[in-house]
Amino acid sequence: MDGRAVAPAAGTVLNALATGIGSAFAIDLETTATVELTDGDEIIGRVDGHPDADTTLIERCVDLTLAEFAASAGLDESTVGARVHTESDVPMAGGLKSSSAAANATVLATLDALAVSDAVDRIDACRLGVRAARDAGVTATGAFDDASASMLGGVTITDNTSDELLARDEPDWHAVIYTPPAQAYSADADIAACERVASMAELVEELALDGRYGEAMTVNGFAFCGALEFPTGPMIDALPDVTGVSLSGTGPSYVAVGDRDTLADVRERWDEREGTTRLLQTRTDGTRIQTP
Ligand SMILES: Nc1ncnc2c1ncn2[C@@H]1O[C@H](COP(=O)(O)OP(=O)(O)OP(=O)(O)O)[C@@H](O)[C@H]1O
Ligand SMILES: O=C(O)C1=C[C@@H](O)[C@@H](O)[C@H](O)C1
Repeated sequence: MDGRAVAPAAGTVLNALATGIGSAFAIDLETTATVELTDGDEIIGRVDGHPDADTTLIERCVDLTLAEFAASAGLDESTVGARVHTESDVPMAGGLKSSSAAANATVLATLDALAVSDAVDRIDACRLGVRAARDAGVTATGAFDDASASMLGGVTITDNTSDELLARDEPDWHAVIYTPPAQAYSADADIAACERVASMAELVEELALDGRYGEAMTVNGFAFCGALEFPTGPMIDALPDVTGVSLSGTGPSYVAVGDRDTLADVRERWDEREGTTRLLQTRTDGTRIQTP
């Protein structure tokens, strides 16, 4: 039995590392996970194109999903193993929530392989991926903000201390992304420095809950560039034309939102910097099963 699912990446409105409250929105860059159930109890992961990548996260996602749902599929969990692999357009540790997309796609692909995906709420599937991310040590808060945006689409605002969804919305935006040639693993982020900008994060939370996502993002960007010691130059390149611009996640990528023509101009400015730029649609749908 095989299962396959596709999950979008996400950009940041509010980084949760300061207060535990976070907000993110889905973007049109995808990770696909394929899960093949096998006899025996071994779970073996592979990341296409990255033979040395850490596969703990996706293996743990399969493991937790089998533990929770194998019985309802009429299987004995102790005799089911799996091969899982991901293919992704999302740069790893780039600030674009590669880990959340990989976790969501893997949990849903496993549910698909078990033929029980219709019986499981998407938000509960998302919480399973967040548990796996905590177990795998790839996140500081669990990153339910990023994971819920990727699972449900649109913008989500969450409390990552209780994995509670506070709000969800579907603003009409495009996004432009700038990814410098570097990686920044969330697990290595300076949490103490982020906690020092908590009063700014509280302001960002208020703006976001008021639907003022663009201003929220921009305040977030200045606060977390400061805390995590990323340059603000890419934000200045985008202001004042865009609706909002921020460092995404724990960096190194930056994301700006607004109308497509304005973002195309910002992309030209960002193209002068070293790294990769992408002009993308935002996504109001989230993670989905991919039927062959
Ligand atoms: N395509 C993938 N397949 C399997 N595992 C992945 C994949 N992408 C990311 N991961 C896992 O997630 C880890 C990177 O997580 P990290 O949170 O640092 O990056 P990110 O999610 O891109 O960053 P941010 O949270 O700042 O957006 C990798 O070490 C790997 O374990
Ligand atoms: O590891 C984490 O808990 C997080 C990492 C970043 O993506 C943040 O943007 C997110 O809010 C939380």
